[in-house]
Amino acid sequence: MRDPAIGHSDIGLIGLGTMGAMLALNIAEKGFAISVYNRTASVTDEFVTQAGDLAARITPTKEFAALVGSIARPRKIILMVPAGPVVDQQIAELTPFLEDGDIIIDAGNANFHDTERRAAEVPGFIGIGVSGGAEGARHGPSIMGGGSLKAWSLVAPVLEAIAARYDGQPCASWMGPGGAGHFVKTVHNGIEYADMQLIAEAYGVMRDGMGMTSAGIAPVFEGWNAGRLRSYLIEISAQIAAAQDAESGASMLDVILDRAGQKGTGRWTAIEAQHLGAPIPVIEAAVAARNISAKLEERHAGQARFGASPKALPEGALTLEDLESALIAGKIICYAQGFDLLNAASGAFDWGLTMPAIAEVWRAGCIIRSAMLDDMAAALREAPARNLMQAPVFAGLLRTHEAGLRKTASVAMTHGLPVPALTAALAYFDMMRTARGTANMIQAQRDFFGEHGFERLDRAGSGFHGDWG
Ligand SMILES: NC(=O)C1=CN([C@@H]2O[C@H](COP(=O)(O)OP(=O)(O)OC[C@H]3O[C@@H](n4cnc5c(N)ncnc54)[C@H](OP(=O)(O)O)[C@@H]3O)[C@@H](O)[C@H]2O)C=CC1
Ligand SMILES: O=C(CO)[C@H](O)[C@H](O)COP(=O)(O)O
Repeated sequence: MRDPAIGHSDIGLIGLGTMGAMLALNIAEKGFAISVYNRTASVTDEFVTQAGDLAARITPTKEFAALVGSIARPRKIILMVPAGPVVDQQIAELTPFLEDGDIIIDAGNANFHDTERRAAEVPGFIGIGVSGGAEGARHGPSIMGGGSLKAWSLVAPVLEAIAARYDGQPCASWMGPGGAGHFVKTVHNGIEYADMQLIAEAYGVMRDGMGMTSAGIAPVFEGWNAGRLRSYLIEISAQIAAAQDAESGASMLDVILDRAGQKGTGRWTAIEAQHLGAPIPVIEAAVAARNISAKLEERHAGQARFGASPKALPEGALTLEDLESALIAGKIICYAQGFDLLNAASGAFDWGLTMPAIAEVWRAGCIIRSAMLDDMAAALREAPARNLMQAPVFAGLLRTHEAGLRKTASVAMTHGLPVPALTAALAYFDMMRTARGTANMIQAQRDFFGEHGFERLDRAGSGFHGDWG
């Protein structure tokens, strides 16, 4: 261990929780000297004790003065604490010890509006999104940089060294100024919510519709993971389905309460999409599904009043191939919506987001990493602003798998199996291929009750009115 009074460390880190501890070990393992600080000092001691050989590159500190003093100038200090007021509080306590040119990096899941504000208020502040959970943080996360490019380039050598790699390329890139990095991470999480909900719906169809046990479902996910759906989330779903509760011996899934938690990033994605007028119904359905899952008492009351929906599917009504197709189509549609939102935000906030770079940074390390992301990166390189459903490779896949999505959605709905994300995907797909929609009725109604005016099919211009009598 080094003398904390001498500024030798390459970087500092505040917050040795699940993510911070793993990031710190990852940084030390890549050969960087790192100073660490945690609010609860005993956690710092325990962390260093458990760091093994890596402790030689770790300087534990118990005060901000010591932390700052132990880092080489210009100091780079990562914050890995809960999003919100804690970040502001840490910045306020830290800044008196800092000098011009020092950099604070908020690596938590901040709301990008907070990041924009902090970047404007605090010199040298940047916000970055980090994904991959504890395992990713330890062995290679995906990092979505944001804020001042100059500040990013000073911390990039460390972040690129610790990031996951895809084809030798680090999954760590600067996305854009201000809150761009945190916005991209937020949309990543929105897509994560949707991916997870789609998988949960497929699980529900297998469990309640097809009467399959968790042990029977595990190899199905495993099989899907060898095909088009290859992804981290399908891979862990197979492992989850196979897992047993050590206490009861029952399937792990069968002992977990069906009430989903959330920290807010999915909700922020939906809120920003509404502000930007970007349609992301699959992600919105996933957020709503978590909210509905939280209404445990009401759901029990609903079952008591209306009776449980029938759920069991007649033999042969749906195949596992149909379900796999539904997930493939649903996933493509969901990502098309996510990138549409990113394009809308990039334009609205003048960030100049590079769509293929976002897909590339998501190819490894992050929670939504999947085989499809490389094809998405290629499609976005060809046409960054094109809806992904229009890219030849995905248009082809949608043609192949549309029938499975339609069949799954309709059979599930008929038998009372809730599949809100799958049906949202199908409705979006159908609306997005309808040249003549039904909004003429909306326009007529708006004009009828509020004289809002409409456009006509047979002539140019706007502000036409109907003779509604
Ligand atoms: N867990 C995950 O999979 C991921 C999390 N993130 C984000 O990373 C950030 C950290 O998450 P995670 O590591 O899971 O969180 P943890 O709860 O595991 O750790 C939180 C850390 O913040 C410190 N902390 C909490 N409150 C305060 C406070 N009021 N003042 C000072 N320090 C405080 C804790 O210190 P103490 O020991 O004293 O409590 C601890 O070091 C969050 O923004 C989260 O959203 C991002 C990607 C993935
Ligand atoms: O950022 C993450 C993964 O990418 C975190 O695990 C985050 O906590 C997940 O969101 P939520 O807790 O709302 O499910």
